[in-house]
Amino acid sequence: MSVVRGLLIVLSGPSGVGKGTVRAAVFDREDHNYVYSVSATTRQSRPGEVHGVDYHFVTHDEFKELIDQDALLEYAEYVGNFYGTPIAKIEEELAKGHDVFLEIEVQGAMKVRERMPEGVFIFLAPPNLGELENRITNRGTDSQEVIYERMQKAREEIELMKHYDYVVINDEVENAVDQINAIICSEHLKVERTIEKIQRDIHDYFQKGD
Ligand SMILES: Nc1nc2c(ncn2[C@@H]2O[C@H](COP(=O)(O)OP(=O)(O)O)[C@@H](O)[C@H]2O)c(=O)[nH]1
Ligand SMILES: Nc1ncnc2c1ncn2[C@@H]1O[C@H](COP(=O)(O)OP(=O)(O)O)[C@@H](O)[C@H]1O
Repeated sequence: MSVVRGLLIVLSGPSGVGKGTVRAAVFDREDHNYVYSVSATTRQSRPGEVHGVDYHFVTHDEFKELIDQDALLEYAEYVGNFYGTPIAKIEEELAKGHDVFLEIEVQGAMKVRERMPEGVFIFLAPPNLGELENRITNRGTDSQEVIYERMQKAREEIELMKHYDYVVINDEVENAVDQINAIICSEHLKVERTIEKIQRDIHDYFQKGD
């Protein structure tokens, strides 16, 4: 029997809302077949980040080469750095039946929607903007100037959340994880029901002809 293609799951949300934290908790749960799409970026690595695991940290020239080779599904500039999604691994993993998680900002997500509208687009929102600022500040990875820029960006991003299929509020990590798992489960059911319906239709059609 052929393998049912995996789901493309796109998770976006403002910097500091908790995308990385929630995604790690989603991946921590047992019995999943999720694969994380590691992006390429020109941003400097933060302490603790691992090349090839968190990001492929590349130079501007290397990033340009990826664009020229058409190796990116999408890319965007975000607060002075480039970020892009390598396409090859995504196709390979979806074909194996694995669900592929993209954690990308909104401009990139909208480009993915144009190219792969079958994706499941989830926006992770903060309970409020004051809490968002606290989270970025407490994470301790960004200067005051970068925090200011990221908060300005958050305003634009939240405006675009209406273009997503689902909005999940990250009040408590466990709640957000439960909601994301429920969304994925229901999207899988939708695909299975569609396949069953087509199979029934084929069956009925040929029975009639007998
Ligand atoms: N368009 C696009 N955005 C990405 C990609 N990888 C990461 N991002 C987004 O770029 C933004 C900045 O990422 P980062 O510097 O790691 O900051 P953080 O999200 O605050 O940890 C976040 O919204 C990421 O989700 C990518 O491949 N494409
Ligand atoms: N639900 C939550 N409640 C409180 N703090 C959170 C929650 N989710 C994430 N955080 C904290 O907020 C900060 C930013 O989270 P992170 O996962 O790095 O965000 P993002 O990947 O969206 O930039 C981290 O210090 C993280 O521990």
